[in-house]
Amino acid sequence: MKKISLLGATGSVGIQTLKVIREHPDQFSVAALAFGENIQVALPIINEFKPQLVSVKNKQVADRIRIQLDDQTRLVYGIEGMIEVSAFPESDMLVNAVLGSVGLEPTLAAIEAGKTIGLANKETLVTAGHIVMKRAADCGVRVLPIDSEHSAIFQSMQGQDRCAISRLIITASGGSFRDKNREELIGVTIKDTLNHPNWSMGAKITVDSATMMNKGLEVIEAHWLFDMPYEKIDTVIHRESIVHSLVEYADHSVIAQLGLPSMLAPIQYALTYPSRMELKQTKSLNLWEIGSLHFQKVDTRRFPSVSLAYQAGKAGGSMPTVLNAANETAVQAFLSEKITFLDIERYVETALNRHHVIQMPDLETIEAVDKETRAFVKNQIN
Ligand SMILES: NC(=O)C1=CN([C@@H]2O[C@H](COP(=O)(O)OP(=O)(O)OC[C@H]3O[C@@H](n4cnc5c(N)ncnc54)[C@H](OP(=O)(O)O)[C@@H]3O)[C@@H](O)[C@H]2O)C=CC1
Ligand SMILES: CC(=O)[C@@H](O)[C@H](O)COP(=O)(O)O
Ligand SMILES: [Mn+2]
Repeated sequence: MKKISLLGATGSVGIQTLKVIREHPDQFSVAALAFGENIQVALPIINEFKPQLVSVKNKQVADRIRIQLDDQTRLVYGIEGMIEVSAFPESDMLVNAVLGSVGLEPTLAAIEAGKTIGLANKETLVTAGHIVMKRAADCGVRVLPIDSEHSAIFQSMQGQDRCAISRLIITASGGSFRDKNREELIGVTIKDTLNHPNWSMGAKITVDSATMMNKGLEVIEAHWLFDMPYEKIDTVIHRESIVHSLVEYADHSVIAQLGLPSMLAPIQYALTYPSRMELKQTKSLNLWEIGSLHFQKVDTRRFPSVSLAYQAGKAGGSMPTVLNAANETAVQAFLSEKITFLDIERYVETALNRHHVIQMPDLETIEAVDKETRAFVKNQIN
């Protein structure tokens, strides 16, 4: 029985993680979980999985939910609460499916407590990949990818000579507006932006898919997870989201992982690694039903966010922290109807242009840069 701590239990990845756990009650249980504010979704989850520890976003949410929990469930809140969930002594593994760079400190706490990490929360690696991966290596802790592309790459590396990898190729659906030119992006609505062609996900990542900042973040995520230079990471638009990513080797052989678009498989692979288990909730991939698969070069003039991410990644140091913090702030402002869709990348670019990179930033510096960037972008928006 593997006992799991789950951050972001009420979100898209969190709920799908619970589906996997529910399918294998003899293999997995939820020892501790954290969510933000969505009490309505959280209560049935708590009643079903009976975690010993629950963390919520803040004291206000804690005060609202306390009366509805039984004596067996300890309630904590805030970042300290998430850290307690992550390092919960009874847990064997942390699944980090919280949204945003708020996931950084809990990830570090889990690493220091020796927990295996299943990581969906890509913002953590973009913000401070050098710190997370070094601490994980120092503590002998595995960081297992849950993001579908990174799981595909990880699966395509199993049993292979890692030194012979010549390129990682990350696939991208192109997002909600992939068939629109830049002119046609003027005035697009939130509703249209959230209409992803292939995946049903949380709002923030769906906006990131539409700007293709998601792919930019994933390039940086791959750089840290697989210790790969940016020159050896490519992206390709693949409309069907069937080929989840590919690894090219020195002999130009390419190994890929395929499947119908579902997060259940990468989540389960992280939970069961290195074994595989049956997953009844997913369907077989019958390629004759798909018919054809399409691949297209990414036009970085159409999707400037991809270039911004490569530039920030290559500049290194504190620059990816700025990229992520500016993007999180701008996407939130877009979802709150304060800025337009096309403004998102403008605010990110402005924040990157004014920042003087700090090389090898420590955690304190990262947190200061993150905070300062958010304040700058908010100020610009207001
Ligand atoms: N959705 C997907 O298919 C994929 C997602 N990812 C990554 O996984 C992560 C989660 O994405 P997704 O599930 O879509 O996001 P959602 O918006 O659906 O869920 C976010 C979760 O985080 C919780 N949360 C947000 N802020 C806080 C906070 N301050 N304190 C505690 N909990 C908080 C939310 O709680 P509440 O709602 O209760 O407030 C919710 O449970 C992201 O990093 C994303 O990039 C990666 C690959 C695929
Ligand atoms: C499911 C998943 O991993 C998402 O990150 C997905 O890749 C988003 O789709 P895009 O390819 O449109 O960014
Ligand atoms: Mn992805």
